[in-house]
Amino acid sequence: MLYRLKTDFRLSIITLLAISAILGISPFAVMRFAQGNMLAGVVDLTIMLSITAGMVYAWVTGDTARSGFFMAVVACGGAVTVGAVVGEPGLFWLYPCLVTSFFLTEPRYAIFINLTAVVALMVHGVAFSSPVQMWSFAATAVVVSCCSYAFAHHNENQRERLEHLATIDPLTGVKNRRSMDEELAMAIASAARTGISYGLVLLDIDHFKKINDEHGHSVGDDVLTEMVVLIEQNIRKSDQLFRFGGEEFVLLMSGVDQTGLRAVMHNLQHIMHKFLKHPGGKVTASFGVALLKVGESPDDWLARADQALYKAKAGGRDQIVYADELIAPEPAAETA
Ligand SMILES: Nc1nc2c(ncn2[C@@H]2O[C@H](COP(=O)(O)OP(=O)(O)OP(=O)(O)O)[C@@H](O)[C@H]2O)c(=O)[nH]1
Repeated sequence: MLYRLKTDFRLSIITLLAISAILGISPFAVMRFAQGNMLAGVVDLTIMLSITAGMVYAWVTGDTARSGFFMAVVACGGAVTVGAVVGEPGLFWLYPCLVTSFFLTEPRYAIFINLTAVVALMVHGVAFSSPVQMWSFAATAVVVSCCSYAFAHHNENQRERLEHLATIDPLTGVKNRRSMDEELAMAIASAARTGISYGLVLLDIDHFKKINDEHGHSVGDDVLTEMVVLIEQNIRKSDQLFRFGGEEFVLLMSGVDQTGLRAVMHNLQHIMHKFLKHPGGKVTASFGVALLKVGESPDDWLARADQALYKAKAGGRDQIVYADELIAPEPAAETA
């Protein structure tokens, strides 16, 4: 639960808004029922229940886009209704709602919701004691909305930049191991749901240490980036390449069978033989290949590809080994 709050910003805002709304509105709801103002009490109760329902929906379905939009509408709509029912004190409720709209839903929706709420209150007019107060309210509501938009926009940009830094390998530009873990889990879920087959290739450059030692680290870096460009030019858009660590990469392919996988691997090896070079000569790589098995975990899948890669290295390098070929044949039945 804490992990979801930490990693999902919109879910945390939804939860914060719901808890604040319940804590902030419930004393007023009690007071209004106690004073016999049933309409205002029912409005408060409806807002609290709707916001709680929005939060529960977000937690259960993970669909924070829809519940965020719903909660922005409920919060601003609720504030307008309170303003219309109880008058001037209701105006104050709209300010926090104008701010949170930008964190709950997309900016274009938030602008529309905020503008509608402000105009609705002005048209209704009951909440204002004078035209000056009404226009002061309109001006301050616009200032608050503009500042909130700027802050939310800046915050979103920063979040996207951080997410990019956390998931991309800075040298080669491909996704890193952290992203790979998520994509493998998603591939397994998709295979179980749709029956699409997935192939995984563990690729390790041969004698890379020697390239670094003899020609320098920057030449080694160039080999890594050139290899990534070469591979990406020769795989499908739906295939994904990850840097597993050092000179080891993982290629995840969707919609491939044994025959297709062999054709792709043969082509990749051929392309690398032809085009991947360093100042001392050819650069080769070893490949361990495994098709996803039904019910397999990411770790088991990777482990099979790793065993195949180990065999490719042990067999002299510059080889492709398929995990299925590592399964020992059934011993022949003994004859009496
Ligand atoms: N230039 C460069 N070198 C790296 C990078 N990351 C890891 N390395 C180097 O990659 C080398 C990997 O060496 P080893 O694990 O011995 O593998 P190898 O020399 O390729 O040997 P085999 O895999 O057995 O063929 C190490 O020297 C690392 O320092 C990187 O980002 N850039």
